[in-house]
Amino acid sequence: MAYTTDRFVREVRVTPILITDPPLLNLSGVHQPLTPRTVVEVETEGGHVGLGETYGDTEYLTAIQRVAPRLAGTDVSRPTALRALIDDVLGHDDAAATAADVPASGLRGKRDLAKLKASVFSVFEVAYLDAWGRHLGVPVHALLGGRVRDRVDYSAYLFYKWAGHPGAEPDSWGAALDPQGVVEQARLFVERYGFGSIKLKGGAFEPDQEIAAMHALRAAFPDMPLRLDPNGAWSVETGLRVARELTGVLEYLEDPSAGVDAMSRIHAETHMPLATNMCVTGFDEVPDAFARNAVQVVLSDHHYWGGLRATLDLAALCRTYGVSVSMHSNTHLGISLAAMTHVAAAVPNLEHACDTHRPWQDEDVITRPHTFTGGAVEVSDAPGLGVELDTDALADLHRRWKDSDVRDRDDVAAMRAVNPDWTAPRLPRW
Ligand SMILES: O=C([O-])[C@@H](O)[C@@H](O)[C@H](O)[C@@H](O)C(=O)[O-]
Ligand SMILES: [Mg+2]
Repeated sequence: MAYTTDRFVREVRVTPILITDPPLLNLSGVHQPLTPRTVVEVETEGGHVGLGETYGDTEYLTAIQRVAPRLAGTDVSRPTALRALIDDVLGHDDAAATAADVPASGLRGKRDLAKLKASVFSVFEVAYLDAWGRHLGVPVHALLGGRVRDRVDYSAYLFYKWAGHPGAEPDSWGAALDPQGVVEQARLFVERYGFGSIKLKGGAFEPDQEIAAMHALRAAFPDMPLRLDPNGAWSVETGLRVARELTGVLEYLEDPSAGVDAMSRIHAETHMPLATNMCVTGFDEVPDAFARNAVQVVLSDHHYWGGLRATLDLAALCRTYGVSVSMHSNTHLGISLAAMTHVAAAVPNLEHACDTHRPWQDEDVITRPHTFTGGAVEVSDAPGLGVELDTDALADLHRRWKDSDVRDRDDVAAMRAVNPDWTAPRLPRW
């Protein structure tokens, strides 16, 4: 093939945005009315633009903005080469802490420089693969080895929630503050999107209330796989009790307690399958957790595991050790959903419906937002990610970012606006 500079990066645009978010409750507090995301555009000399989307919090945005100017002249067909460049810009002290262990925002396990770099790499890797796929006229999943399924199943992701943000009109979901409200929300999810699995974000109420909610869901949806995720809110004793009470009700329990010791004890004593996006969130945490059988389902997430190819590596590792793999989600829009769907389509051993927050978002930055039919998103065979940027929407959401002083997700502060005494709960909370 003739040497060509078409694939070389001409310009990178990094755009912070604020998107609306409903009042979803979790262990830390409540989602804010506005939450940050970052959109990356990588334009090649050949005129193709690759897209990426990730966290918008200051820590991520600043790191992405530092790396972006260094990308001019790099080749979008060689995203792996970016790792060295990112090390150069952000430093080599991988173990250096970047934030408190389980921060208010995210609930995604330990934070160090290696993990921040994995996130920075990920957003650019997605944009490079999108641009490269557009050049070649092939979908991103083809660059990952090809799709093994035509549709990716997602699960309904229920949250306890208020009817609306304080002082604002109720949203179209209404309140869910007890088992009946949770069941009503599940019915809306199934009606609107056809989901065939259900996850409830727990850790917001006393364990007995959340156990009752799971029993109510089981009664209302006798055949659906169910999950509960309190983000490590419980002591081992509480985790053991909940696991026993929900045996036969849940397909898995997600992060009942924090840490490998607690998780391995709960599994050993109850045999309840345990999933995690907190105690195994990077490759360095895999050996100990697998050796001690602390997790039976790893929830991958390309945004922090280090991109789409790293997600495939993780899936291969899980396969080797007989551990299941599925997918974690944080608040996100359609560029992220496209990337999640392409990689999920290429993971042979994806054994559970993936998480997605997408139904909670009323806005998007792509021209044709995805639809869920029968709870699934169809895998696109269009070049790249198969989504087009809505430049007007991006400009509007960026203007909102400029006009606001919200720069980070802070569920604790959002709860404090209602309950001035609220502080981030210490684990275990119950
Ligand atoms: O959006 C939330 O409130 C979730 O709690 C999120 O931050 C978690 O990272 C996540 O969804 C989880 O599965 O733990
Ligand atoms: Mg979780």
